Amino acid sequence: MESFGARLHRAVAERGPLCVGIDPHPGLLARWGLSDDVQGLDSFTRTVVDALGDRVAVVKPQSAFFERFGSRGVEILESTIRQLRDAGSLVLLDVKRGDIGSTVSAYASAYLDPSSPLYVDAVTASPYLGVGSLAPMFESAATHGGGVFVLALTSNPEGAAVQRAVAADGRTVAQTVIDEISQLNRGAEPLGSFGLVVGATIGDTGHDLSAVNGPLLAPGLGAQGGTAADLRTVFGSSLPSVLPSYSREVLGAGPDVAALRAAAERVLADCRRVLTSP
Ligand SMILES: O=c1ccn([C@@H]2O[C@H](COP(=O)(O)O)[C@@H](O)[C@H]2O)c(=O)[nH]1
Repeated sequence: MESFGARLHRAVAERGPLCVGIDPHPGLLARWGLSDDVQGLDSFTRTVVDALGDRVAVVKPQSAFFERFGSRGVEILESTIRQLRDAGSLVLLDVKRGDIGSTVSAYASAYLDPSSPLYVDAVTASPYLGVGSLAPMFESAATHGGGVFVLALTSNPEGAAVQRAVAADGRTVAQTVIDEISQLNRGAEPLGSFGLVVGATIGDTGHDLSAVNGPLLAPGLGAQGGTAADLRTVFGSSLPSVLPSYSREVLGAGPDVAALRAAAERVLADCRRVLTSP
């Protein structure tokens, strides 16, 4: 089984370093002329898949916007995952799960076991019950070629009070998360399967990402105010591992398929300029 890190490395080489989120906000549905119900959700997601599924390396459905419609929304999420996979993009489900280990096992079955209807290439996870509690997800990902992106330094301003608190050994909480994920990726080639989420909005925080050897998902670009130029400040010498992530900035160009593609191409070009220049 090829690892997620290897699959992501290839997808980025072929399609470029970009993740586009599917976040069907009620306001976006309205701007696209769609109803705020499951029909509107279905039409929105089909258009995004049609526009971007065959050209963007990673697509990141935001589970909350599907769950808010209950079981019929989750059904559309399942179908969206299948459509994205058929179109050839990697699917990262932004679901930010975390719990005690025995419950994390069930989340691992739900998202990282190929027999599940919600099986995806990778998920986001919250480490705030302890990174070790996520072990069942890490094990399942390793077994089935999946990936896990663990929250480290999130893009929202409220995150800093928790994530930058200093632990007993003098490291910040975020640095302990970064260090534990780095251990999981040691020796992996061409790239580890365990990623971190580090917001593009956080500035230079002095955290050491140099040993991560895994993907660094960077949300917060566009609608939250982060710019491609900010990536240099936040990531420094770790820029080659960054996977920039945009949702509303790209989705706002819809529903026209050509306009969605043009928006994705524009942000990819912006990011490439920063990620590839010395
Ligand atoms: O630190 C984080 C972690 C996750 N997110 C998620 O990314 C998208 C951002 O959407 P935009 O429209 O590009 O602002 C959204 O799904 C968040 O839940 C994040 O923003 N920051």
